Amino acid sequence: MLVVILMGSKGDLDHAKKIAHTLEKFEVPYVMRVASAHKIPLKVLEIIKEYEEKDVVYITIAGRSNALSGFTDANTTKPVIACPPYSERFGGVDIFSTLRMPSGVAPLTILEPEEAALAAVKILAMKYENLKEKIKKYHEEKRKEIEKADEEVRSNG
Ligand SMILES: Nc1cncn1[C@@H]1O[C@H](COP(=O)(O)O)[C@@H](O)[C@H]1O
Repeated sequence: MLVVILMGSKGDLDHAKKIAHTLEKFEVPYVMRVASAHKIPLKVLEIIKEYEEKDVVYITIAGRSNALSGFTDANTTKPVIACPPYSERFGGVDIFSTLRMPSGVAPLTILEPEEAALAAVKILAMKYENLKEKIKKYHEEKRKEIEKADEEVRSNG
């Protein structure tokens, strides 16, 4: 199994690292790659070919005009999760290039890096049973965080 974190520019690396951090918590192997669908599309195709025989989930990161997620999805049988970097410029309109896709093109969109990684782990857990226990543990930790917050807020009230 492998998660391919594919980013459009090295400038997306900080966002990619947040995804990688969560994958590390689940001990899911990942690789980070850079290729722009606008500027070097043949390289994107080469990268896809490299992983086609593996159990791969792609997480694509492209800012501004996101062609990468749709382009990747249209050229692989593997699931693609689009996780574009945050941008408030121009009223946040960049996001629409991730949300609107042509017919027959279906990358999923998850905006937060931690949750994009979690979704990839869940997809892989369909085949890799050991990940199920890790997901349950993760959920339990989240519940405990809320219980702790409730205790703290209540005692301070
Ligand atoms: N959409 C796109 C196509 N090629 C690069 N990008 C994205 O545009 C932003 C700026 O890229 P660059 O560093 O190449 O100017 C980055 O978020 C990158 O993913």
